[in-house]
Amino acid sequence: MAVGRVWVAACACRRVLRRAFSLHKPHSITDMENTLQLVRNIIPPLTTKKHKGQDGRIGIVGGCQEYTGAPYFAAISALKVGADLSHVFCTREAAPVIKSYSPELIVHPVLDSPSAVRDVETWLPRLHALVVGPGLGRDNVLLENVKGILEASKARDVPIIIDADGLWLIAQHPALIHGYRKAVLTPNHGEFTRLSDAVLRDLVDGSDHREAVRRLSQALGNVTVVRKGERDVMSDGEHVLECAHEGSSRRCGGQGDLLSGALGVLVHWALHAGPKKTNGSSPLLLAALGACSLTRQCGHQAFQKHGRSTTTTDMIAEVGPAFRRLFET
Ligand SMILES: NC(=O)C1=CN([C@@H]2O[C@H](COP(=O)(O)OP(=O)(O)OC[C@H]3O[C@@H](n4cnc5c(N)ncnc54)[C@H](O)[C@@H]3O)[C@@H](O)[C@H]2O)[C@@H](O)CC1
Ligand SMILES: Nc1ncnc2c1ncn2[C@@H]1O[C@H](COP(=O)(O)OP(=O)(O)OP(=O)(O)O)[C@@H](O)[C@H]1O
Ligand SMILES: [Mg+2]
Repeated sequence: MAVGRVWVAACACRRVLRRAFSLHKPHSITDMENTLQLVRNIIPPLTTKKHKGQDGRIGIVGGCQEYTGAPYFAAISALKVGADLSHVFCTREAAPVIKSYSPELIVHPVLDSPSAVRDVETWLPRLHALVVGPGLGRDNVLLENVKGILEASKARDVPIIIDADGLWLIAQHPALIHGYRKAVLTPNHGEFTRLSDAVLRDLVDGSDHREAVRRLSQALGNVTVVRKGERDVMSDGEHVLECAHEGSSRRCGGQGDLLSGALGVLVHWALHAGPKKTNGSSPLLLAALGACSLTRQCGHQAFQKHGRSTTTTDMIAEVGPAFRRLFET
């Protein structure tokens, strides 16, 4: 009986997923199912043989006077997806606020310190991925420090996810990330337009999202770009994936922060899994597809329970069940 239920759930889920994902060039349904199977392949098994930290030590760079929610959402989402430790590097003022939201986060009040770059650099050897930008704000002192943190992270080959105000910085200084193949940018509509205006010389047909995303990725030296929206479109400049998995019609703030935190973990898992598990596909694209589908599934489940009052906190409560439904059935 239980086996039958599981089987039905798995089949239903596969049907949903078949509808929800498409590749740039015409590919068969089998290809799409294979792509999703690759996302499932990168998820590390839960065993008794591991030590704390092995499944992910993720850093979030963000959190300032105005914004404390965004880095919290990203950091707690990383933990809920399956990371073992989540660090937040924020300003001195923001730290006690973020700490008070959750005892599960490790919070470093360093981002506005004159020694910010050195302080974060000390932790870099212990981090598997860095998410830069949620709730960072646009203060010049902080942005200067983040420039140094990006350079130090690249020098150590740390995967970097750039979101929100981190993308504001990249639009001013695209060279900071140009050609770094372990970077993923996650712009929303406004952020995508700003980046395109900054780095593309020729106008792109705005209605062709796939081509626009591919072109932006190419112009940035093939960094992976994930354009969030009604459909999420992602590209490494060569391949284009699209995720239209059913989400919700609520557009409350913080959903992109959930996505960036989840992506931090999935990028680590995908890179760690190696080419055999990813079958030669881009690990960053697979991680992006996983994070987009998960965020949308969280929105869908939360909306079923809370309707119009759904907020990002309700979505975060759905990370566990959504993950199981998408990737473990
Ligand atoms: N609770 C919190 O602390 C939150 C803080 N946030 C932070 O707020 C800061 C600014 O982020 P924003 O996303 O507001 O960036 P922007 O300040 O660049 O957004 C500019 C404007 O674009 C608009 N916009 C966004 N998506 C659009 C779309 N699809 N079509 C048309 N207009 C659109 C927004 O409504 C906003 O008015 C970042 O640091 C971000 O991380 C957000 O992450 C939301 C939650
Ligand atoms: N019109 C839409 N319909 C369905 N899902 C959407 C729509 N717009 C965005 N999403 C989904 O919401 C999630 C967050 O995208 P969004 O564009 O809200 O990011 P954001 O503006 O950066 O969020 P944040 O408020 O955290 O900064 C993504 O998973 C995306 O797929
Ligand atoms: Mg955002």
